[in-house]
Amino acid sequence: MSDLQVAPWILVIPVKRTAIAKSRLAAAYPQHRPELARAFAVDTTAAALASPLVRAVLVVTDDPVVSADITAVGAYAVPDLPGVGLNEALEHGAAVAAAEFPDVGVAALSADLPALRPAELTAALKACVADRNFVIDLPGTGTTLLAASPGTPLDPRFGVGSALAHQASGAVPVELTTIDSLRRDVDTAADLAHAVQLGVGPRTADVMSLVLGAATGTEGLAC
Ligand SMILES: Nc1nc2c(ncn2[C@@H]2O[C@H](COP(=O)(O)OP(=O)(O)OP(=O)(O)O)[C@@H](O)[C@H]2O)c(=O)[nH]1
Ligand SMILES: C=C(OP(=O)(O)O)C(=O)O
Repeated sequence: MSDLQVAPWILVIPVKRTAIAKSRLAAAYPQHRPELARAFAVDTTAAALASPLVRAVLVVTDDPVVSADITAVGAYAVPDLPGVGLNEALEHGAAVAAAEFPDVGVAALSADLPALRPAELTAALKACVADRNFVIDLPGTGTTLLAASPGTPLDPRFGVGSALAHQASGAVPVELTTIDSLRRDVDTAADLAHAVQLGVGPRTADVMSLVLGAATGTEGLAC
């Protein structure tokens, strides 16, 4: 394969331990919240790996079950650094990615994108032509993707109000209007309902079937 055919992006996906992740889903999904968090991460990872512009996906997580699941779909797992938070996890993943795959861009992708379509991720990555670009989430205040060209530090500023923080740091927003599946991060039950409308990946769909079964008393039955 010539260099020109090598996919130009490594994606770094951070996944919090699912025992404590997605706390804003706890009220609506008390029994299935950890499984949902895990399913979102696996569906996001699988969709990312299906983009022809993605050379590899590196998941930063301390969750052994997530590590096993994402390794099974073809991603690499890297443990979190102890005692630090999301942006430090991303810096760590970006450093591992840059050391392992020199000369490719590194992009951080949120793990809570269960409706992600590979074609929409591909379109967004194609539009990442500045040194640093980012994709604003559907609520308009957060970030779902932050991409840095080869040799440019990722400088992640995820957290509350991250869209403004990324813009203030010089990153350029991707202005495409056709990438809702990449912008639909799931924090709340209403977000999840919208993701289901868009069409979620198979792992999330399976958990949603269990949720529905539990609600109607048919969990575990064949029909
Ligand atoms: N590796 C790692 N990932 C993290 C950490 N904190 C958050 N994340 C991930 O970063 C992404 C965005 O975080 P949030 O949307 O706030 O997810 P969350 O913290 O599980 O959700 P809430 O409990 O509702 O705030 C998700 O993919 C999380 O799994 C961390 O300390 N380490
Ligand atoms: C951490 C973030 O996610 P959320 O707003 O979904 O918590 C972010 O958008 O930077």
